[in-house]
Amino acid sequence: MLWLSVLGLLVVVTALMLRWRRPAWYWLTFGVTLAALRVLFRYASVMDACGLTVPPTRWRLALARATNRPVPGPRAPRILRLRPTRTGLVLRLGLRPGQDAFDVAASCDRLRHSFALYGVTSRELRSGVVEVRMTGYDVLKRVQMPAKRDTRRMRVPVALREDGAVHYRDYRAVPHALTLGATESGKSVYQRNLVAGLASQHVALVGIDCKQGVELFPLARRFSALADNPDTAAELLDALVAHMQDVYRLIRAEQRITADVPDAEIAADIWDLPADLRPVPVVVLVDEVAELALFANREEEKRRDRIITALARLAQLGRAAGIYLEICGQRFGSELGKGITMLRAQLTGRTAHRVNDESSANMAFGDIAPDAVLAAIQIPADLPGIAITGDSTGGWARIRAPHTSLRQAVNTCNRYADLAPDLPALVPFRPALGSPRPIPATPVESAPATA
Ligand SMILES: Nc1ncnc2c1ncn2[C@@H]1O[C@H](COP(=O)(O)OP(=O)(O)OP(=O)(O)O)[C@@H](O)[C@H]1O
Repeated sequence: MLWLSVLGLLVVVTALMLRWRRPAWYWLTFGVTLAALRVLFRYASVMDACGLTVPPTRWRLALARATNRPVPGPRAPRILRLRPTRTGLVLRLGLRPGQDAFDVAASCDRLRHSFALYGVTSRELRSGVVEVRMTGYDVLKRVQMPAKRDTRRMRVPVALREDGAVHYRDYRAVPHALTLGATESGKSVYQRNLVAGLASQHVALVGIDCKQGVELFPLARRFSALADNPDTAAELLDALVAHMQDVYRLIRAEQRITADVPDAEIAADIWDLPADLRPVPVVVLVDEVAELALFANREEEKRRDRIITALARLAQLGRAAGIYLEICGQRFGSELGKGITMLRAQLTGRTAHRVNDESSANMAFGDIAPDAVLAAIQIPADLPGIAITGDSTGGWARIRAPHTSLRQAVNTCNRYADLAPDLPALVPFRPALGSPRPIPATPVESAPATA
């Protein structure tokens, strides 16, 4: 008996310790079973308390009266499925006549604390069927991406959503994206995850990093072209526009051939071309975009206009040619001059890390998902990497990328270095891969000053 009590105590202490220190392990060992039982046992009363029930139908009442049975109570949505996941539970509900998905969405917060879970979100799968995703703990506190992920071409699992689902950057669905955030908010780590995710795919990576290349140049082995200053960036972007025109010519030539073949597929973009003809897709990563838009004299102003025009052309026409833009910066608004708002309108994938003010959040979401503006300005400063992501459908989610160090990203890029394709138009911008500079014998701070 004593042994049993000691064992019971040990289990309780272990569970409490895990819950405190390792919530993900707690969930997998104890949490998932306890939460599933709690949801099933409390389901009817919680739904009733949350106003998610409908009165019994007239024929049920009549049947109860006719057969002298007790009067049936209010009816909650039917549980179609309860599925445990790595981070929570997924409940699929069949709505009763008179209920709608909005009622469930409006009750998410009440469901969350009634079932004692960390977070609850819902979405309508089809008419009358709602999926309620519940998380057992704060999955964004320490992001662990699931080992099993959907790795389709041009679709990168880049972060985790707060409902435990993987957030993908899907270039074919949303070709161009803008990532904003104050300094130290986590933009570079997010971009690193993208590069590491794309590194193993058949894709050309092109980088423009006007922070003297400190973010992207260490990853140079996997890049097909890089620029670390606005002058080179202007030339590189012109070369990309020329590449885009070549791809359009190729599509046009293929269309001429297939037009005369009855029932043949007519190519409208590179993905419709036969695999042996298809040009490699290109992802253009621009870090600190404001550096490309600022100018101090007339010469720089001309260069700036050239850069913004090339970016706008790539954003407008690049998708069909398989050129995708990934633009990153602290702010991206009209104060950066003409052409910026037009360019921003083309960048429909939006992600905002912590921002300093409401106007920066508005730059990210004001025109596509106004609800997300408030969420973006509420990101706490002590959680770098937390971001709000939205797209032109108006939907948004809180996400966080896993903490990938520069070392890990460099290792990934080096591993896949031989996958970096050579695009003829971009050869002059191929990064030179010299041997690493030897470490100076005298530390820089203590080196004697030279006259
Ligand atoms: N997803 C994350 N999880 C945990 N820590 C993160 C995450 N993203 C960023 N950090 C931490 O936050 C700090 C700032 O990150 P990062 O360099 O990506 O910010 P940034 O927005 O690019 O800043 P800057 O604009 O100054 O370059 C880093 O120390 C990094 O370790």
